[in-house]
Amino acid sequence: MVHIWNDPTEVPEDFGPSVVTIGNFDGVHRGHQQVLTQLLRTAGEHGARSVVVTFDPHPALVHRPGSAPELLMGLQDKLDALADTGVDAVLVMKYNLTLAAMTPEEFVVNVLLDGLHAAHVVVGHDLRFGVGNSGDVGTMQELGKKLGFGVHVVNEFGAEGFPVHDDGGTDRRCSSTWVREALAEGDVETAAAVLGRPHRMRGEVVHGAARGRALGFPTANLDHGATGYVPADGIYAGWLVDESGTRWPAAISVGSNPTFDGVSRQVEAHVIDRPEEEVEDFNLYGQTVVVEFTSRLRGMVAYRGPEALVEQMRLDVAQAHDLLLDK
Ligand SMILES: Cc1cc2nc3c(=O)[nH]c(=O)nc-3n(C[C@H](O)[C@H](O)[C@H](O)COP(=O)(O)O)c2cc1C
Ligand SMILES: Nc1ncnc2c1ncn2[C@@H]1O[C@H](COP(=O)(O)OP(=O)(O)O)[C@@H](O)[C@H]1O
Repeated sequence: MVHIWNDPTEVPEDFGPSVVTIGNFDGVHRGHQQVLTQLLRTAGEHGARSVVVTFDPHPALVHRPGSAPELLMGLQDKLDALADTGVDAVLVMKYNLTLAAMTPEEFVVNVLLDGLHAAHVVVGHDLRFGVGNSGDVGTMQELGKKLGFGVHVVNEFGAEGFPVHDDGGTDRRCSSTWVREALAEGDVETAAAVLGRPHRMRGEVVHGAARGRALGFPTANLDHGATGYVPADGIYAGWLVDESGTRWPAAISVGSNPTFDGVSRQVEAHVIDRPEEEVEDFNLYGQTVVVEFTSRLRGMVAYRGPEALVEQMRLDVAQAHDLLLDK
């Protein structure tokens, strides 16, 4: 089991020696995964423990609250994705102006050495850390020499062989920005290729306009505090994972439901292939669920009325079924 700490004081005295990496890891995409693989390799070579130091909230939200990018994932999904890589521990540092004011050396001494007993540090080539982002890979290497720890730098990870953008480029480096751009276009397939897994949102199932059942397509609506980047408006095939961990195939709708003059943007998932007579027994309200986006089906359309919408929804569900279940 992975250890999750929220402060260096929670790290047991006898923990270590460790190999540590630092970063925001928004998305835990394939580039991040390269760094994490190296972290585990270095830890294995030295019989040391592997630790990820990450920050919450995301530094951009503290420094540029008005213009920070929408995050790809909430903290829970980040911790899950980090745990999936097999690291021994994650230290989630509370990010605030006090932490931001630490010099690179203070950060290394207080957090990595005194807190985590780091013997090695594994970092991406574009590392920036310490007050005003003043530290980089060179700074880390100098501190390593001075204070006696090893530094391993991981190079860019491209996406050769991946299905990518229509500009034909196949060598774009994996990045959170790329995933955001793909999702903003509804291209959840490219997002999944860069992430190494489907994009997901997580939220509580709340009451919607109570129209779904009447239409014959009840939907679990995510609350407005749901985490995870909201992909472009449209209809998707994917999965709903309930609180018990059961994965249900789903047709997912993102948008303001213009057929009904809706105004607020909803993310809602209709679990497909459920027997109609069991609708009353299938209750997701109040549960915190995950919605995974695997394929885009079409854009959001303002239909003239519910009949035309229902006709299209039947086709969407059949298409989702074929994509998700007919292998
Ligand atoms: C597969 C699927 C496709 C949908 N497509 C559209 C659409 O094209 N246009 C639209 O206005 N609403 C669309 N919706 C959203 C419905 O309008 C919405 O689910 C319905 O009004 C029920 O809303 P409620 O959950 O708030 O009761 C779609 C929903 C699903 C599940
Ligand atoms: N196949 C299904 N997919 C999604 N939710 C379902 C399904 N069957 C029953 N439900 C339940 O019905 C609720 C949705 O009913 P609906 O009439 O769409 O109301 P609301 O407007 O509150 O979304 C869901 O939150 C869930 O508890």
